[in-house]
Amino acid sequence: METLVDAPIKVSFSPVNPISLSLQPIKSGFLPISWLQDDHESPRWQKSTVVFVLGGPGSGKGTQCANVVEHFGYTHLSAGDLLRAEISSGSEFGAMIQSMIAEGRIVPSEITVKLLCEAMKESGNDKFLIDGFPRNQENRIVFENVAKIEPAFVLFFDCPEEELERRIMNRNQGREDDNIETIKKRFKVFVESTLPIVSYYESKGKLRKISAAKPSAEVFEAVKDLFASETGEGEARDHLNKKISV
Ligand SMILES: Nc1ncnc2c1ncn2[C@@H]1O[C@H](COP(=O)(O)OP(=O)(O)OP(=O)(O)O)[C@@H](O)[C@H]1O
Ligand SMILES: Nc1ccn([C@@H]2O[C@H](COP(=O)(O)O)[C@@H](O)[C@H]2O)c(=O)n1
Repeated sequence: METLVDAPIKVSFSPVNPISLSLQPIKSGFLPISWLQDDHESPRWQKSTVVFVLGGPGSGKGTQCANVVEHFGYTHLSAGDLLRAEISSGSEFGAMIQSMIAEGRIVPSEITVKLLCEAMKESGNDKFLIDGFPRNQENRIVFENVAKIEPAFVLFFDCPEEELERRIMNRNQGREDDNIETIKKRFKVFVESTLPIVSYYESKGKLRKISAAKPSAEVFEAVKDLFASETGEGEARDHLNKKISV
């Protein structure tokens, strides 16, 4: 069976009730690559520009992505939001995703990558901010193998843990994982699984680090300068052109 990664990476998780959730195929190994891939050769969405947006929980990824969407016309895809929407949709994977998010654990990559690729395909845009992804090496490898897209660059919001904790505890959006116990677990996963990804992209010369321990407007000044220099465009030019042509 053709699988998602060249070198096997064990997908390990313990669903609450694997039988009723029909999760045996994932538990025992990998889903077949055909579960994720299109029949078509390199469709339009696979020629898109992708920027991965990483940072600790509460570092302001979602806040800054919203600013970039407004000023530069990207489509913002939050992996966490897509997973939460999957729970709400009543999907067969919903209960398993919910229990993993409540524990601050990383959902099997096949699920997250499928949600991301579907959202890219449906959006009609050709430039994406992918927020909170890749969270670990498995996320990265499965995305590379399925989407066959390398990020243009990786934006990393750097912020001390005490500030992250303060922001999350004040967020008040009713998220089940915004409690001190789960926050500690999310920090651990971030250090153990996501920081190695940050180092990986740094070694490839793709990392763009921005200090996020400043007021939001100041952080966006740095983000805006970065996007202007990376894309070679002035603020909003591309976005405005798109609006005019509609
Ligand atoms: N620069 C900032 N200074 C102070 N508060 C901020 C700043 N940026 C964002 N916030 C606030 O911190 C909280 C977390 O921000 P946000 O949701 O954007 O972070 P995130 O990185 O997307 O979080 P998560 O990874 O948990 O989804 C929000 O309440 C937001 O309003
Ligand atoms: N690539 C990802 C992204 C997120 N998750 C799970 O969702 C939780 C919330 O993510 P946010 O980015 O919205 O903070 C996260 O703690 C993970 O449980 C994931 O599994 N894979």
